[in-house]
Amino acid sequence: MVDNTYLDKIGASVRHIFEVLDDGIYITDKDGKTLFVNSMYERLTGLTEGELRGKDVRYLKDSGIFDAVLNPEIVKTGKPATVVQQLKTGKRLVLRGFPVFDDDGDLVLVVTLARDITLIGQMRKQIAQQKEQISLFSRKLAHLTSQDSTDHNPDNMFFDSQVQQLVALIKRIAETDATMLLLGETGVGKDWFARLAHDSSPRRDEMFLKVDCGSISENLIESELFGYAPGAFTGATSKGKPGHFEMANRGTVFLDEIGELPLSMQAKLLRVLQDQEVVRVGASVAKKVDVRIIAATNRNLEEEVRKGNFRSDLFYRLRVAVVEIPPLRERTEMIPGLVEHFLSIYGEKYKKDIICARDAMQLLLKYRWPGNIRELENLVQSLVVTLEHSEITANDLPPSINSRHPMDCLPNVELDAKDDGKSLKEIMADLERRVIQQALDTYGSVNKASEVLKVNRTTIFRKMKQ
Ligand SMILES: Nc1ncnc2c1ncn2[C@@H]1O[C@H](COP(=O)(O)OP(=O)(O)OP(=O)(O)O)[C@@H](O)[C@H]1O
Repeated sequence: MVDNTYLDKIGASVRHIFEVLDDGIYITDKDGKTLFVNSMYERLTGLTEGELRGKDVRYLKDSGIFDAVLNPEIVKTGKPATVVQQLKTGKRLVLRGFPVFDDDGDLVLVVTLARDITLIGQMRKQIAQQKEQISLFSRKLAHLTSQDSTDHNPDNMFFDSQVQQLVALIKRIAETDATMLLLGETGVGKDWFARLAHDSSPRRDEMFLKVDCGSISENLIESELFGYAPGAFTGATSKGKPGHFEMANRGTVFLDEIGELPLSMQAKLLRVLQDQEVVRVGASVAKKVDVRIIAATNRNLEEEVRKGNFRSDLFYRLRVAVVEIPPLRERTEMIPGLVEHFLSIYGEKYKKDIICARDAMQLLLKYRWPGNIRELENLVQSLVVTLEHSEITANDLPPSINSRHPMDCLPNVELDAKDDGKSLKEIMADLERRVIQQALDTYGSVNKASEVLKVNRTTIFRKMKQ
């Protein structure tokens, strides 16, 4: 089978040993001439001994049959060497070559063991993909468990006719896949409405991912939203990381406080909206994503566009379906119902039966509620927890709400002074009337109001008639 004197010396029994080995064997002389390959090598490569015998490995490399050979290096160094060889068939072999010396110490043969690592490579790839999946799922799980389940339970919500109208509007928009923009002050319920929109949409079984654009630091926001490619920066994991848009693929991304998004990120977000594509930090290729975007802000975005803080093209892209949620002070009719609602929820939770007295309710109706429903809810909860008696009275309310002096409840002068065409005198007269009215409402009599405001009763009548 082999016509070489060295191999003749090896003898037939050794050649049989080569045939039972799991590795492919490839033997060349010191000049690179192929002397022998075993059957396993033939099976691994699809090349036969007949085709290879007598051929120089350098020639086989030059003619493209091999992409790497070990022989010349081993002959040069006299040391074992290893290389990965990619065959034309797509197979990958790891080659480990060893020099063989004669009794005089001269290198006479190079024996190379070949092992198929295609499968290992494929398995590694599968393991990496599965790891990625597991990490995605664990992040989804962490996200889901971090959501306060009681927060958005419809049973915890109070529905009056206005809330119901908003719910109906949100549900109508939710059925379409349109981008939604929720406008309203802090605590009016934007978060809840965003969740409702997702739960009422065809994407309801997929992920709903809330991103608070205002609370992520500027240097992290890009990689959080868009992910990063392997080795994109020092400290980046070798596998890279998907961003929120990839994680929520097929679901909804809720961008809360979108007005806080830095300008550079606004451009990338525009690409998501326009082309449904994200480019990870450090990557050159874009990835397709299928996400519905709901954005919310308590800022006046038009104003921000005018000031150059918000891209106008993004603004127009976002305002496909705009829902404005009014502040609590503009829907005071819902305050008594909300107070009852929260008294019942927290009364049950803390095993207390508490009601709200008329004087306290009057004050709650007049208060401006800068923190809106959240502020009202927190107040009721804290009263239920702390009160020793079973009725909330004016005295139980914090000074910001229960101001004893009407001047403490001055209406918002800045806002009122915008009334076009009014002189300062007229604005001041309005203000005076409102302060007096405040005193009359709070104390319930002209006598008491005149005492507190240190004016006589006739002044009060005169000012109110003006
Ligand atoms: N109709 C309602 N009935 C009962 N609770 C409500 C209602 N609307 C809102 N809330 C409650 O008010 C609180 C604030 O709501 P939410 O977080 O949705 O407001 P937000 O507008 O998103 O505020 P921010 O802008 O600060 O994020 C929550 O605890 C929510 O459950």
